[in-house]
Amino acid sequence: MLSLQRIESGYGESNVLRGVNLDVEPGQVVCLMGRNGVGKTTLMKTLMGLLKTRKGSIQWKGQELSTHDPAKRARSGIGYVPQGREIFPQLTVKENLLLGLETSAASVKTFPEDVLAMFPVLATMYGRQGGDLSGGQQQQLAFARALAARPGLLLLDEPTEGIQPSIVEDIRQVILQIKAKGEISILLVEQSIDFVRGAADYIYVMDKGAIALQGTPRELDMSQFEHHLSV
Ligand SMILES: Nc1ncnc2c1ncn2[C@@H]1O[C@H](COP(=O)(O)OP(=O)(O)OP(=O)(O)O)[C@@H](O)[C@H]1O
Repeated sequence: MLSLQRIESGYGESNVLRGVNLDVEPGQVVCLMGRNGVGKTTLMKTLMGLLKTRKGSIQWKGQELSTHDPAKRARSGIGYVPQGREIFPQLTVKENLLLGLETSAASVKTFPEDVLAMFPVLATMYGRQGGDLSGGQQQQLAFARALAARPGLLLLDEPTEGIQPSIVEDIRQVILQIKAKGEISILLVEQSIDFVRGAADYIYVMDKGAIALQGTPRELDMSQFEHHLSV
């Protein structure tokens, strides 16, 4: 349903991605791993259209996406939770969540009560400004806002990075709940081998802008896996 073929992209003169091939099937959790600086965020941004695809193709539900702008990609059902806490600090939790509906694929404009139920802490802080939330809570808000748009595919770029352990666990539980429902595919950048081995249907390991290793958690050779992840 998502298929990347020979993707190249980068910044200025330099190419970061050097021919990335990657697939995400319906309902799958696909994890993207790799050391710092190998191009994982660059791949997410290229997928979302924040960086230009220089070569290659991005097929999503049979449509070529690589020439579409980010808003059009969002409307076609791709949700993106970037690295960091990109919420609107001056807006309330409620207003931030409602903004998620603006990018929703079609006529789904009902308030996402079920999404709020997945993040109980947000319900208790509904009228507070986004900027008053802790870093981990802001990350949950960004996640909830993306879910509010009812995406078919969710791109999560290290959603647990730099967050207190209890919230890391909450976020991981939400990922597992989504997987159990099977309605939304997830492409997840994640560093924890233990979590990935438990949650992923399929794993891609990047090195120097290309996929160096791929397979199901059972198929992957652990020594090779660790070789590509060790600093
Ligand atoms: N805005 C930018 N301008 C120029 N080069 C950049 C920019 N952002 C990233 N890069 C470079 O692109 C390469 C890939 O970076 P990218 O952020 O995609 O890696 P990553 O695998 O996501 O790493 P991390 O885990 O540290 O986020 C790095 O060499 C980085 O220095």
